[in-house]
Amino acid sequence: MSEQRPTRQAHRTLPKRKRIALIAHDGKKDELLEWVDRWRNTLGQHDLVGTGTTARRVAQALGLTVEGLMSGPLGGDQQIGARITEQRLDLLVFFWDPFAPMPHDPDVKALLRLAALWNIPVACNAASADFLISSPYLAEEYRMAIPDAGDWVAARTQP
Ligand SMILES: O=C(CO)COP(=O)(O)O
Repeated sequence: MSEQRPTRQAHRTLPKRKRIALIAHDGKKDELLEWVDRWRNTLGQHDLVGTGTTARRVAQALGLTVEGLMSGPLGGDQQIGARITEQRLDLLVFFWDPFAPMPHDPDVKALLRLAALWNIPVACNAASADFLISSPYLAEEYRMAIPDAGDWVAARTQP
């Protein structure tokens, strides 16, 4: 049973204009702001969304439009995870803090699990975010394999 997993026969095409999530733990927010500032023109050509505090700080400091969801500890990480599951998010930039104890660690794990599951490009620090944002795929459509959800349910409901 534990070996059961969905096939990866479905596909999804990421649009040219990406939906990018920005999240940073408190100890990493300044680093994220610096990173966003460096890539401000590029990021301005995409749709940005973030957990509550991160989104507001990016919007206030840099004047970018960022859709603010709930703050992470109040459910924002899970909202981002839901968007991934619904194929409504294309990239995740999440500067999580390896030094901070995470009071809502299960939310963080759940979000990273969904990103891995749905084949979402993820950056967890400035260097990986540099690579991700400078990829030629950023401004192009990108076709990728994703789990076949229909197949998964069908296999589990066979009489
Ligand atoms: O907690 C977070 C990520 O796990 C981030 O939430 P905030 O952006 O509201 O600080």
